[in-house]
Amino acid sequence: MTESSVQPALWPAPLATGPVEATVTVPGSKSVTNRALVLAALAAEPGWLRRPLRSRDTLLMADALRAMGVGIEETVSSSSQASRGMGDTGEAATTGEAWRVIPAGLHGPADVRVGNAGTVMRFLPPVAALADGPVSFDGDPRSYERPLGVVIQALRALGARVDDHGRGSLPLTVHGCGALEGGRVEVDASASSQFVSALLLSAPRFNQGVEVRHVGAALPSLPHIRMTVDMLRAVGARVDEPETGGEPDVWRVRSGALLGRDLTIEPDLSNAQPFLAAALVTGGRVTIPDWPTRTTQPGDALRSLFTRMGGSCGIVSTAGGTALTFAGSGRVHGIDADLSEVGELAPGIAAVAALADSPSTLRGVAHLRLHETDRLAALTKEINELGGDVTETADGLVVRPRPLHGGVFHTYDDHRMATAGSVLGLAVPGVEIENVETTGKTLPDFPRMWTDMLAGAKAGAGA
Ligand SMILES: O=C(O)C1=C[C@@H](OP(=O)(O)O)[C@@H](O)[C@H](O)C1
Ligand SMILES: C=C(OP(=O)(O)O)C(=O)O
Repeated sequence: MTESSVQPALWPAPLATGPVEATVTVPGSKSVTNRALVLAALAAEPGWLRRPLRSRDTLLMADALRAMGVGIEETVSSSSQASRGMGDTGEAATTGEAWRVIPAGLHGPADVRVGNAGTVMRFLPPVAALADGPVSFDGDPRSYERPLGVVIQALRALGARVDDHGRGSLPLTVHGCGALEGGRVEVDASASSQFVSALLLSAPRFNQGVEVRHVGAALPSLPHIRMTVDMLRAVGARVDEPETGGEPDVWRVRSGALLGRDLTIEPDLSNAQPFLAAALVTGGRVTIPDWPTRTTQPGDALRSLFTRMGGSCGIVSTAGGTALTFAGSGRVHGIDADLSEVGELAPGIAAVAALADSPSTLRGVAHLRLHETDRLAALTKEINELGGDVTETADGLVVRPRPLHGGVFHTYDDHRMATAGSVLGLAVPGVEIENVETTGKTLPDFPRMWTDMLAGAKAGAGA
């Protein structure tokens, strides 16, 4: 958590002038898009991703796979089949957008840029081990600090040669030799569920598949491991796992060919969070189209978490499918919650908690110290600098609401800090978000979506 020495532009977070009433179409899930890209790249036949998320993290994933020889064609609509280069940035996914993925032999030498994307830095080294030459990985300064040693050690145990200059982190080179033996491996994935997901996703292409045994403290973000298992099964992989009768903390993936799929990516439910929070803190009503009725995304837990904090919601049928409508009551309550399964929701919950009528205790999220920034330290510092009273605990935060005042909300290159600060800005005059563009990691269009949502706010009533 370091403040930038260069002073990026400040974005005046808009104040809500009344209860927000809006329908917000949220782009595709980062976690689903990046898993779908990896699985499509490893498949035995071409596949389609429809409505993929087009953001920094997913473009980095696509560019990395292309660097290793995978064909990824971006089409504006499936009927026109017009192709665009993957290097374009700054545009949100449109409903007609689709990516065609054409698997090929994976090649090195190749250079992979991971940015600060956990999914890219963890999911791709096992893919690179299948390439026929060296694949070098580098990224943002923060990526050097994010834990990766467990994946490196596991790959070595499974037969790969990885040169990490003895650091156990980025930058590194995976010396692919066209195949990986695979087999049994023990990992301590208490710092990130992505270690387990990374080893499972490529495992159908390992000669012996994989058996991953987690040893260590509790695993965070279990829904993301379920997502990995679900998506592997959907492309034909055979997976044994704890939740369907397997041994606790053990996952087995057999070796075998993967199918190419035509997959429509669900909206990113974690990115729906600030918009739902807007309904909660302004006593308004927000509808998110295409909310899935069955999903492994952790963001689905917002329905119960934000209901406990004072709102109410329902999934409704619409002409186009299903939608979630979430309504605030005009009151926001504190919450005592174990967020270990849904850590990526913690910044947004902390922001709402700072505006509540009673204290909150957020637990089970010590691993957030190793995310895009040290999120526990960053939230504490930034909310307190606006007059709040947040303290860090060993595994989370205690938030005691106090009247807040305006000021600069620093984001530390963390998209979820920027959206959390924007939620505070709805109710607190004069909040300025430093580097709101950092939302481009997973939600490039956030400032426009936010102002459009507020344009529908009913003027008059107090926020
Ligand atoms: O696999 C994934 O797509 C993710 C897993 C989680 O990581 P951690 O287990 O490191 O929290 C989550 O926080 C991250 O945003 C996305
Ligand atoms: C932790 C996150 O991302 P990453 O995939 O980089 O770990 C996040 O999006 O909240």
